[in-house]
Amino acid sequence: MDQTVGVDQTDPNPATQAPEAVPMTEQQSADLARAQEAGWTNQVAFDYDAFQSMGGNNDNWHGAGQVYEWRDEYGDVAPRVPELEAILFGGEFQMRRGEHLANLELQVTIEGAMKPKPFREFQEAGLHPVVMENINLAHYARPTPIQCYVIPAVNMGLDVVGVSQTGSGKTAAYLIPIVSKLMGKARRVQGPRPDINDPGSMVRAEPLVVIVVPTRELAMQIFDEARRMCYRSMLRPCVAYGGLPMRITREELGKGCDVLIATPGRLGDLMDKPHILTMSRVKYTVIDEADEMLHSDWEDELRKIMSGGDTNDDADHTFLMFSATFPKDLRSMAKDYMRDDFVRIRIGRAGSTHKNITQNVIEVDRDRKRDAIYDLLFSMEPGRTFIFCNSKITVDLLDDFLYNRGLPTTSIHSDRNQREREDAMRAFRTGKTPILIATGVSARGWDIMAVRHVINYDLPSTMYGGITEYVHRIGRTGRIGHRGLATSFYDPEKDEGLAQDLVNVLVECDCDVPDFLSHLTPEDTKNINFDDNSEDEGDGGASLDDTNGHHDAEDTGANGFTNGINGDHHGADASAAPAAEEGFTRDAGEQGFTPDAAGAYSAAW
Ligand SMILES: Nc1ncnc2c1ncn2[C@@H]1O[C@H](COP(=O)(O)OP(=O)(O)OP(=O)(O)O)[C@@H](O)[C@H]1O
Repeated sequence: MDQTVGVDQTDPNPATQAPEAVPMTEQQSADLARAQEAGWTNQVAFDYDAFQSMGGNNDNWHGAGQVYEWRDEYGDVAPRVPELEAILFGGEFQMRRGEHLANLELQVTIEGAMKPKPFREFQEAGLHPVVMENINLAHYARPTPIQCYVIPAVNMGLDVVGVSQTGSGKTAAYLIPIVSKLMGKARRVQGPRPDINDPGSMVRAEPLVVIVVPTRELAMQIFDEARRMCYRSMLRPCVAYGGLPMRITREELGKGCDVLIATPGRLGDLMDKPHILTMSRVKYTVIDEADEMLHSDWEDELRKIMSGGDTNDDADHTFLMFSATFPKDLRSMAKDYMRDDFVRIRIGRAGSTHKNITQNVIEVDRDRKRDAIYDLLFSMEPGRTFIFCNSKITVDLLDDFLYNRGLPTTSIHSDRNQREREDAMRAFRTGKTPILIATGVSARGWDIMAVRHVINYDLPSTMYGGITEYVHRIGRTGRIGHRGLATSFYDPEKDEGLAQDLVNVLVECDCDVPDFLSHLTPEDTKNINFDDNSEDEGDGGASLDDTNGHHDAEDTGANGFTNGINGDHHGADASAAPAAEEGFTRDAGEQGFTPDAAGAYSAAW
């Protein structure tokens, strides 16, 4: 790829300094001038040869990121480390909540024999004081709705399936209570550490928590949240993902590991090396972006992680699964692995998005897309922009095209080596290259501050995940109370299959339906029939997903969790319902969670 235009000479990274600048054509100079006049930043040139040849320098690998290192002489209160604090809680890493939290969907559906008692403030949750301090450092003033329910559920020792919209704080929902519970007994349960008198010594990793995620970038991001929540504690987080040199993984694990975040492939490899890792002491297994894990040919690895190898099979092993969507396969996996009394917590309709994202759909023929996106990027104020394509080749071609027209782009997909992926992510996160072009899967779950605009250059057809994928993609903007914009190019020749689902989501979020799709607007816009892949739940699990959109009150509100639980050998039995419902209603009222007219529950921030 020719990316030598506009080299940023101040960049210290050898891989992002072009070898030799090729003279620009007149057209290129004019394009570059236009982009800069419009306010786009300087371009950063990526020299992929340099990327290929660079070895592993520990400082540059995200997986070797600094964590708080506990020392035995600390006693009960560990000192603060201002430099590390600045890295973990300041600047580029830390998103702050936005002004528009009230627009997030807050209807809550809880199912299970035992209902967690929700709380409204972190102070009420009985958290370890060090975790409370870390929450304050992270500026989490109040828990998000999913956190209000998941934290008490974990405190009760329940297995949990948590479904809530993109950018609603699911990661902290499980990390906070797990870390807090373990901190109380860290001195007793902490894994082995190297001998400080023998500088080269390494230990076998014996994690207490394993968090499995589908992509490398997501693993790094969750590692960052774990570094924050484990700050000033005895618990040492580590991350292991494909592409990170095994030497570095080995070194980091060898320093001791209590919380391990991993992609399934790398975790499977490590499980085959019992001198490096044992899963025999794991107390919490978390599967994040669980629906994507099921789609992605990882079934064997997942089964091995859940109950294979030397995985701790004891009853004290808690399983948690999270996603913004909750398809049928995932439900059956939950039933296979979770305890009978697992609790299902859903905020809003599974697979829904929210009103903080303005969604536009524009009809664009395939051969006009490149010009259309170029014009679109100039039609608004420059800002961090995520562009999604369906194939790697389209990502490469579009990156090339926009870069050569003077725009500060970078790109990511699964054929890039890890060095390239980490650098692209860092460049986008820091705003150095504010336009990132990606395939959908590679950007799953990314949480990046101030993403103003998501563009679906290609809409995800059914082959590429359909409406579920669409919801995940646009969820890269409008996170945690911020507003965002999503623009999708609709190709009339290819996207017809998605049209009805797309219109339903637009209507649900009060977004404009374009004229060319208006004939698909449902007659009863308050009662849209979402196809949520739930029809085969013969044993009644269908109540996990409402088939009536917002009107899940009819399914779940009247008695809390009606059809679906009876006779389900893993779920609560019918007799558990009244008691649980009663408790939940009372608790909910006490805590300020009030049933609406139909009996479903709403949580206010
Ligand atoms: N209580 C809180 N108050 C303010 N910000 C929070 C709170 N909890 C989490 N956050 C921030 O919200 C952002 C989104 O959180 P997170 O990535 O966990 O969302 P998510 O629900 O997992 O999204 P997705 O489904 O897209 O992966 C993060 O930047 C996180 O630091």
